Amino acid sequence: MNINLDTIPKVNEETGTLVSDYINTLTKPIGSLGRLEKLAIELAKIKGEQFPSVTPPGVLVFAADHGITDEGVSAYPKDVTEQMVRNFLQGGAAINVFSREIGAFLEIVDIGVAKDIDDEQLINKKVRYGTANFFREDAMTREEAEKAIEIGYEQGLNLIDKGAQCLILGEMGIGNTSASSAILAVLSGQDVSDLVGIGTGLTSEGLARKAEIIKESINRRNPNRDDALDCLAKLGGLEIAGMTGAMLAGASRQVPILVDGFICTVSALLASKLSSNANDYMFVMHQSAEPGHKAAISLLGKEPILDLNLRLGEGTGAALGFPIMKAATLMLKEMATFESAGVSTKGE
Ligand SMILES: O=C(O)c1ccc[n+]([C@@H]2O[C@H](COP(=O)([O-])O)[C@@H](O)[C@H]2O)c1
Ligand SMILES: Cc1cc2nc[nH]c2cc1C
Repeated sequence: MNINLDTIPKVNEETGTLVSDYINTLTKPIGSLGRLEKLAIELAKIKGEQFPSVTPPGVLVFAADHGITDEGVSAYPKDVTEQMVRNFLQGGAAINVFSREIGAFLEIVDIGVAKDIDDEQLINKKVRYGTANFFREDAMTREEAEKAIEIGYEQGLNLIDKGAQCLILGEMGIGNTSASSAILAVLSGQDVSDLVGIGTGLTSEGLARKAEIIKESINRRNPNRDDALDCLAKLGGLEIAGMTGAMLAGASRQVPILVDGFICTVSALLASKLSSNANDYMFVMHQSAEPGHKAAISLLGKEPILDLNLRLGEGTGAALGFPIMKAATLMLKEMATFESAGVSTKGE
């Protein structure tokens, strides 16, 4: 792969200690801003700055199709991937609304949609017209998986060069909860039945069938759990790989990575497998309703920030959590200290 993973630095522990001490001088009882204080310390460690900033945020949505939809594993038809990309470009999807609200740059990347979409706002980086059906054959070649990661990396760097101070990753791909559940089952060693969920809204019969298809596919593909690229190539998908690459770009530039739901967290697991240092740059912004998300988050070693019962994707949960990250940075930058405000630190 054409990415030098050795350039991803460790986070700055010294800045963390400095900021932790500084937070205790701010005009509030020690520890009273709870998790917000921990987030501020983590952001400072990532950026190596006492007063880190996360504005403006950049949102990158990767879209791609999945051949596994031929097995009837989604409640919606495959065509919805392309139709939703058009909706993103017209500004009408949930991620458009939330991106506008938080003042984010929003970019949409076609990394493998099954149809051509001619629109100058769309970043056309199609690796192939959707993955192959991994029940019958490998989703893609190892070279294609590598290429998709490299594209994600390049798009992540581009958005950072345009000024994004944090990266919100999102995806659109009918069928991608099947690919994600399969990858997670392999990486975690857990039973597929404990991880699969309804995705876009399968019936209980549909869900049982999805679990069987995924189990059998894993047996047939037999991916190597110690080889992230092998898992990606055999099970898919292109947008999962794209998000992994963008996360590696964020970490290489000391930019915080705001992880969205189930699919995005699986990308984060793959990025962490490729670079253990990258893990420290990630925040899981919400707990998705997809049941496997809990296992994915715990394997990543994180705690989700919001729990709103979302199961949309697109980066929506991460965008909704962004104001909390911003508040953590403003707490550092704008709160008075006991000394500057003339407030007593001890009662009588
Ligand atoms: O982000 C999540 O946790 C999430 C959970 C369930 C579904 N989704 C979205 O729904 C699509 C995948 O669902 P499915 O049922 O087609 O596999 C894909 O476009 C995702 O963005 C997303
Ligand atoms: C309509 C629709 C919008 C989505 N956004 C992300 N995944 C989605 C799946 C569907 C079906």
